[in-house]
Amino acid sequence: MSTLSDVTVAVLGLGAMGLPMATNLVTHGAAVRGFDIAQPRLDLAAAAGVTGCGSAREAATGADVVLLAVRNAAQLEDALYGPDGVVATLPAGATVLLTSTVGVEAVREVADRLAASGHRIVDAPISGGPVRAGEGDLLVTVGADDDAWTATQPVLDAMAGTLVRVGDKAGDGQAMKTVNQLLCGVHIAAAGEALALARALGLDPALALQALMAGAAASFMLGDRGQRMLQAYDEGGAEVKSRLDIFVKDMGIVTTAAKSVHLATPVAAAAEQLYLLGEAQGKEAVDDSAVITVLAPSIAVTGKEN
Ligand SMILES: NC(=O)c1ccc[n+]([C@@H]2O[C@H](COP(=O)([O-])OP(=O)(O)OC[C@H]3O[C@@H](n4cnc5c(N)ncnc54)[C@H](O)[C@@H]3O)[C@@H](O)[C@H]2O)c1
Repeated sequence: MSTLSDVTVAVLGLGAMGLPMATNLVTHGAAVRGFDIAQPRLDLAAAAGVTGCGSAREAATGADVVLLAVRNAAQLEDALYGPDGVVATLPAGATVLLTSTVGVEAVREVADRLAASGHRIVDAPISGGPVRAGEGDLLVTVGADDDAWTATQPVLDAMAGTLVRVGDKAGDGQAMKTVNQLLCGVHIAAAGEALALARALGLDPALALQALMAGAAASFMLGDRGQRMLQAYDEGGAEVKSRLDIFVKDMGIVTTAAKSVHLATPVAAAAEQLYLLGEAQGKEAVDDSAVITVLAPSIAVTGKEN
């Protein structure tokens, strides 16, 4: 397998990340077959040139690589081993390319089961958000043995602006992503606090954001989520680019991993509480920029679910 045009990719999960990743692979010349349990996501994928399928197993038929972009470990279990789970019909030698963030232990467990059924796995969590996913400009941190790495390299190259093989086994990519998410989760929470404070002090939040982005306080998350937090003030919420409960999941992965090695992560733990509060307020499916509304409840969020 040398070029992307030789590869058939099944994408399971056409959500905020899966859809732009699938679209980007089509643009790069891959044959892409997609499935999502939500029909509206399948319709969007078909409009983007992805061959829509009626089931996960149908999508995976004849695929060299099965790219999973489901949200969490429960969805991963369902996609691989549920009633329509693909492993039962996947030819031996096919490779599962897991882009979801599920944590080290969950991936190691799946890797053992896939090895027993004769399948390869590439642990390849992603970072960068939906826009960069559509541009093939993600950070992809990979844990994979040589065979699995080689089998998926054309796909990984098309997905990534930066591709880092951090280790040779499944779980290594998730360990790196856990560290990445500690920073992302804290940075979003800090951006929410800062912009809520700016407004409470009587500053124009848009002007404050512009000023902050020009100085030492700037971060990717302040720029990206900051704009969407302003929409919380002005428009009652932003389009969902990353559901709030994704950071409930991810900060849970971070703090659990830290506990397992007896490391205190007080800043991450504080940020985790903010996402948990948002979830408790019924904001689990709105954009994570809504954390600002947890801190400043006077801001109404109507919620725009994908
Ligand atoms: N959104 C982001 O900015 C972002 C960035 C980096 C990484 N991630 C990670 O990428 C993964 C996907 O995130 P997302 O934001 O796209 O989530 P999402 O909830 O938008 O998408 C998940 C999709 O999977 C579908 N699905 C669930 N079970 C399925 C099954 N059995 N078969 C087929 N489809 C199924 C859902 O209907 C949904 O459309 C998560 O693990 C997340 O942590 C997200």
